[in-house]
Amino acid sequence: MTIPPAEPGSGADLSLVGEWMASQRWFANKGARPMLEEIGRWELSAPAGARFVTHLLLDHTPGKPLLYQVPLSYRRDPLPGVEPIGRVGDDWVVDAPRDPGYVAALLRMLAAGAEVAGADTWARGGRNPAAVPFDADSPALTSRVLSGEQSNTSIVAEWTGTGAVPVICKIFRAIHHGDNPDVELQGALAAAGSPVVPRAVGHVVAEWSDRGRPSGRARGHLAFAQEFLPGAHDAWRVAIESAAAGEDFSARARALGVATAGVHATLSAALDSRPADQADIEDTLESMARRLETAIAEIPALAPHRSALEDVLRLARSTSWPALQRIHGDLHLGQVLDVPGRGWVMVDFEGEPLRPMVERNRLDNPLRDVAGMLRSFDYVAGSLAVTGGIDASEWARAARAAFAEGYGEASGDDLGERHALVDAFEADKALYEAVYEVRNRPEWLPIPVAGIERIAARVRN
Ligand SMILES: Nc1ncnc2c1ncn2[C@@H]1O[C@H](COP(=O)(O)OP(=O)(O)O)[C@@H](O)[C@H]1O
Ligand SMILES: O=P(O)(O)O[C@H]1O[C@H](CO)[C@@H](O[C@H]2O[C@H](CO)[C@@H](O)[C@H](O)[C@H]2O)[C@H](O)[C@H]1O
Repeated sequence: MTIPPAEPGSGADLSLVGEWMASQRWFANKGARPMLEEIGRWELSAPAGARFVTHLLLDHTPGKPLLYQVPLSYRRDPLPGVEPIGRVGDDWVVDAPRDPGYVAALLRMLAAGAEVAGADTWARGGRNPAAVPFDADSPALTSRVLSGEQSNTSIVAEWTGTGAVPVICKIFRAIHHGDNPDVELQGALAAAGSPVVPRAVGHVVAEWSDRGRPSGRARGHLAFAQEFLPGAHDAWRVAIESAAAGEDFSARARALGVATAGVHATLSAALDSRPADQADIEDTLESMARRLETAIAEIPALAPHRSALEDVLRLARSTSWPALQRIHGDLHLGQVLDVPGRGWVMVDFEGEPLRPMVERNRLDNPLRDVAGMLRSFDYVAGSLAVTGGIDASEWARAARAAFAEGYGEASGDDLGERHALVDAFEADKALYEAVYEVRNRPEWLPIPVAGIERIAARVRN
């Protein structure tokens, strides 16, 4: 099924959209006013009085150009209960994921594997043949956007009263050339029957013009849909409540270590894996050294730790390195769900959103994920200290030890023997977090900074 090309004259009002984008959580260049150029657009079929136009908007802010996917719904009448972005001519402009009509049109495209030709671009839906069935035309379909701090926009589609399995569709906001690891890795894990990820439903892929590429074209994923797990609790909240209540979290942390090792084993068997050679080791250490410099440039308070952190990297060089493979890439408690009757389930295999896509698609060191989760237990204690004056440091110590033990036993990889390498990945993650916090939640900056200080102090002694 092919949907006809977009009509001319459906370009975005860039000053209206720019002002709105600047206030969105997914807008990466915080504090800047976007300098937008529309480089592509297409339109999904819409009912009378509505138009659903997806704009690909390149933000030219110097030094940090980034391409965004901005689906907008243009409505002749206001949408009840939805705050509009503004008006263009006679139309109300709405963030399309909040418009149930757009959600139905998107799911229809995905289910049919339909291709939409647009201005200098095309987009195509893809459906996983083994996916849960859904009916995008059903009058029982309702949709909502998930709230919360997110790098992308996730829409939950439910078929009220029908017993149909609900679907969650993530609209990637910053888009890049190349396969999105969220689609590729969760797809591979789901296909291998892993109980640790939700079933994959489908995706949207698109091609657009890109002056920076030799072919002048780029192609990448724009959306990913999977089964929505109702009643799932965010592991971050579960851990915060446990720590605040002073409960013993060891068994749960251990199970998370076992689940992480299981994901690594499945990814290594289903996708590529190879031993790390000297060039890989030097590459990783160089990228860590670059991150150290970037973090110090943005957060000068870290400068006194430069030489200790360089020592951490030196010690990591002489440790034995595990085989490289595909990994989660940004594993923390906020990416884990506690699902009733099923246990820990992992989502968001997109890698660190601040890292270039080519790096996120490379084979990587599984200890990056281990370090991410260790940092996250530390964050639980850190956030309780920052927000509630609660000392949960002993909770974090025990959770970290139990997680490492579970991971070590299930993977057969003794983390104790690789502690210098784990330290290097933890320091690297904490530096990433420091940059992330200074840009997004400056009041939380002391949490990763304290982690960095602790690792630096360990090598000084
Ligand atoms: N399959 C799912 N079932 C239930 N909730 C989910 C599912 N996938 C994601 N979520 C919820 O949506 C949140 C955001 O999803 P995530 O993939 O982490 O998006 P982002 O890339 O924007 O951070 C998660 O923290 C989780 O609470
Ligand atoms: O939006 P994403 O889920 O892709 O991840 C980004 O945001 C996270 C914050 O929500 C950030 O994680 C940091 O804070 C968490 C608590 O909110 C903590 O559990 C993590 O350990 C800590 O790294 C993540 O780094 C960032 O990529």
